[in-house]
Amino acid sequence: MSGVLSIDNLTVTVASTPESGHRRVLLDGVSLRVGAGERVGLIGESGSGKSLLSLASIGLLPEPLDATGSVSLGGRELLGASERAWNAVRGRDVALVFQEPTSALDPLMRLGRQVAGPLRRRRGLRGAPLRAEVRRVLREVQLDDADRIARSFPHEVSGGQRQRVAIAMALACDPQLLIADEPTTALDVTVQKEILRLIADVAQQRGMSLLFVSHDIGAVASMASRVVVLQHGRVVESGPTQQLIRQPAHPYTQRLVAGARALDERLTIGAQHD
Ligand SMILES: Nc1ncnc2c1ncn2[C@@H]1O[C@H](COP(=O)(O)OP(=O)(O)OP(=O)(O)O)[C@@H](O)[C@H]1O
Repeated sequence: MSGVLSIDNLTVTVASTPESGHRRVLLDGVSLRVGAGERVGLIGESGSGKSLLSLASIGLLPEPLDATGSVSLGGRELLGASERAWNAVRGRDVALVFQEPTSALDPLMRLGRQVAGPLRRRRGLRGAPLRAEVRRVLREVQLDDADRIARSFPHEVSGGQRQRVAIAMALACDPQLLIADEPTTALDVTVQKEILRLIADVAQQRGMSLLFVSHDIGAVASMASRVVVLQHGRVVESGPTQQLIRQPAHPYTQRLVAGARALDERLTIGAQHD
């Protein structure tokens, strides 16, 4: 089965220095599959290569990096494909939500126009049907005050509302797969929970596949039915979420789980003393 996203033996390297000829390995033979409607979590500490894997999955690896192996979406091989080939699949086969919503938004453009952009370009909507669809996608991400949000500039709404708009833009062309790369790191804890809930609900309602990328094993456990663990650019373990949390096999996963349990215990004890 090829899956919605199939990554096989992906290796990404970068020249250590222009003169030496030596190359640093950033991703080392990584394989990962996301099936139709499946929710997969990708976990690893900072620098383990999570963002590179997200970027490779949407054709946005920066220039100086060299990639070998295979990245295929809906059965089409895309590693090393032209910008034109990637443009044909971005938004529809795969869409990405980043950590920092401001990076996805133009600070000088009203939010409604930004959401309208992909709907106009990709779905050819114009006039009243376009405006109605902008309102519908803003409501789908639970922005009830859709008309006010559409008229606002990014700095006129809250961080959580900005991330909801970025999610609305990612959803606008009805992607098969949403990659959410640390989508809540920049937000307050209560808003984080709401955004996670929103992403999970939307994925469920649409039957959309999800690759949820995080350094937080608790967040991954709440979002994904299967988890892939990355360390130093390598997959060290993968399996069903519950099994991986109950019986982590690799020492790195054991440390992650033990760390999350210790934190949970401290919080529980803290709460008892309140
Ligand atoms: N353009 C680049 N040129 C050289 N090295 C890079 C480049 N982008 C990333 N790296 C290196 O690749 C490794 C993996 O980076 P990546 O951003 O994927 O990690 P990450 O797991 O997403 O970390 P974080 O959670 O902090 O975002 C790091 O050592 C990083 O320094």
